[in-house]
Amino acid sequence: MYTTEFLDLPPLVRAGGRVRLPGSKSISNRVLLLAGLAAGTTEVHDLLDSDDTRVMLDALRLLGCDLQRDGDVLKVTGLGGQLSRKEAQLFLGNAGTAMRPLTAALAVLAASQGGQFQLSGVARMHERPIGDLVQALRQLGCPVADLGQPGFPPLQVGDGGVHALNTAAPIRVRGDVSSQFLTALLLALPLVTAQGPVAIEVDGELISKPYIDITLRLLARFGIAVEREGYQRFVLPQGSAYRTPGRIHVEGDASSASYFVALGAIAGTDQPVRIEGVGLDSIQGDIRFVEAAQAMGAQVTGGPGWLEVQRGAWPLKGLTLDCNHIPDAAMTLAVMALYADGPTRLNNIASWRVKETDRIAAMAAELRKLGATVTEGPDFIEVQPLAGPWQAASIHTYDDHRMAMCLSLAAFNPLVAGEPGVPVRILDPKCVGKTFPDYFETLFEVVTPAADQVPVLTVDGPTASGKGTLASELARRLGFHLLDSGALYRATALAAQDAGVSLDDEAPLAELAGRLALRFEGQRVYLAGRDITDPLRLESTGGMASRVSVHPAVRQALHQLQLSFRRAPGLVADGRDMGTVVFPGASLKVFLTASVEQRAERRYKQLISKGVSANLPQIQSDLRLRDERDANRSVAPCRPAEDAMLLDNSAMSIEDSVVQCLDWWRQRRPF
Ligand SMILES: Nc1ncnc2c1ncn2[C@@H]1O[C@H](COP(=O)(O)OP(=O)(O)OP(=O)(O)O)[C@@H](O)[C@H]1O
Ligand SMILES: Nc1ccn([C@H]2C[C@H](O)[C@@H](COP(=O)(O)O)O2)c(=O)n1
Repeated sequence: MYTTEFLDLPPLVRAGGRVRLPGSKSISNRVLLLAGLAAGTTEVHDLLDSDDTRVMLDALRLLGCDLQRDGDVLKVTGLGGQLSRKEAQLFLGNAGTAMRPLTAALAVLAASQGGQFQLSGVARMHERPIGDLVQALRQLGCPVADLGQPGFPPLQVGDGGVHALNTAAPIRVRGDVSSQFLTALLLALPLVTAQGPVAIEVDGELISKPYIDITLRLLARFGIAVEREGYQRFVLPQGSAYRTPGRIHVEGDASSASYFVALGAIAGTDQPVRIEGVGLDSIQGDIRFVEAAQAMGAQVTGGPGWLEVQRGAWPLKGLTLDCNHIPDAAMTLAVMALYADGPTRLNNIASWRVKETDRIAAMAAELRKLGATVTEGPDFIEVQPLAGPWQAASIHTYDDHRMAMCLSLAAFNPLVAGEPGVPVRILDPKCVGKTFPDYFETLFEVVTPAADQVPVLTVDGPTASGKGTLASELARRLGFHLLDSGALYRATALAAQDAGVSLDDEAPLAELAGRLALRFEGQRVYLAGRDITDPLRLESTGGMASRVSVHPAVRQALHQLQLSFRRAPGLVADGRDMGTVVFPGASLKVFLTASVEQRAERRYKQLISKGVSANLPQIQSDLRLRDERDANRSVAPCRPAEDAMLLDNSAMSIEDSVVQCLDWWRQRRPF
């Protein structure tokens, strides 16, 4: 997951390949709660691992459920409907799928068995309504106290005493604000059916009905057969008891699939975008996003557990759609609308206003930043296709995973505006951790950036100036890939040593360099399967690399390999000729220097701290020799590019150098 302050997406032109989706959030949290309430052990396969499931797991653990990981399987041993702890404080982040059902289940358990629980979340959770559910629970006779603003979390359920519950009369709940209130009651009320059946009646038009279908199906898997009259009246039969199905599989998230369906529809593809984990047989309502995407022009085929998408009509076709049945996935249509031939109007989406953020307002604001004309109303949004040039925009994500994932699709703008397109900056990309922590990594695996549009930042300079330290920190903060080009010359020198090739023998050295079997795995480096991490960093290896690197044929042989490191979202490259030869078009070139005394001192300390014996005067003279050779060789000498920023860090801390370079970087970006 990218935990950077922002993530810059280069303009993208094509997509194709295979994507494996993480588990569905809605199914995961329902299954966890049901397994936690049931007796016995449930093996949960392919559970989503994300912020929202983590808070549910933490809550179940606090309540006394036993949770054991066994590879990809989670084994949940439930409470069997009996509280094992009578008091707990639960923090539920911004997970509506945890807050609402846990409120209902704990209210019912606390009232009938004596208990007291506090449920809270992040600030936004305390702005998301829960009053209709609270009212329904109070009708039943459950004590529920507002700990903040009435009608919103935080709440306290139960007061420690045992209360007789009024299960004879139907429980009335509003259905037109969030279907999660009804889901919460359906999941909780089997706990109080000992004396007779319990009925729930819905006031107003129920929204997001497909989510109720998921709830009913999962209840059935756990042995609860709900009787119902349409979506107005539901009856939990007398003596309902959760029975673990033993083993349950969580299918891929259909809402998450929408980004890749859209990707296939928008991007020109050599091969389709294949989505695995969810298919046309999905039990999730958001699978019907496929129909909306088809109506806009996508070509979609699919089967059980898979979908394949390619571009059909282009530009996409604008449409007007009632989105009540696909409230989450419908957000993706709002971004697809930018690529359409006419306006797109999404109706009946009032629930967007009470989600992770006010999604109607947020979507309108961010699409406008890209240059779109957007009209919004209490329960609709209308987006005009972009007429003028796209604007490079810094997208605010409002701590809303779907805002980040949807708006990433705006990076395909070269397809509309002609070459070369503009980048899109996603602020706080880690918000995708709510449902799809590896979303951006997955996206980068299947997209192709526009030619020469992946940004590069180069850091060149003499030995021990701190290039490697600076470059790796810059890469970390920007979420970019890192090329330590010196390591390639060092590895060539080690390969030559292994093969008994002289460091002066250009042709066989170039031959070795051209077929280096190098593998980088985190901090470790392997050459032909051998771990060379430690020998690679030896001073003697640096000296050999310096000799190897004077040969033009060796440099040529390593050129293509260095270029291959330039992958989305960007690259920080450190070496001697990154800005002058390998990436002459880099957006920012830094030439880092420090006095030879400082550099020798730093290298000395570096070696001593690693337990390697070192001699300061010797290091200084070796550095001078290396500087001399690297700066005066005939090809690609170590010199600043004409447009490089010079940074003498002799008297600067590492952090000061990083801040200075990030400042220069920001000035070069179009945001
Ligand atoms: N600005 C700085 N102030 C103090 N120490 C620094 C600074 N920058 C780097 N160092 C230290 O100097 C040592 C050498 O840095 P580093 O290995 O990054 O240099 P380099 O230029 O990549 O070297 P080489 O060319 O040999 O690969 C490290 O121990 C690092 O922590
Ligand atoms: N782009 C590069 C990178 C490195 N070299 C040579 C010259 C250096 O002395 C040697 C080792 O580099 P280091 O790991 O110390 O950065 O490799 C080069 O010529 N061009």
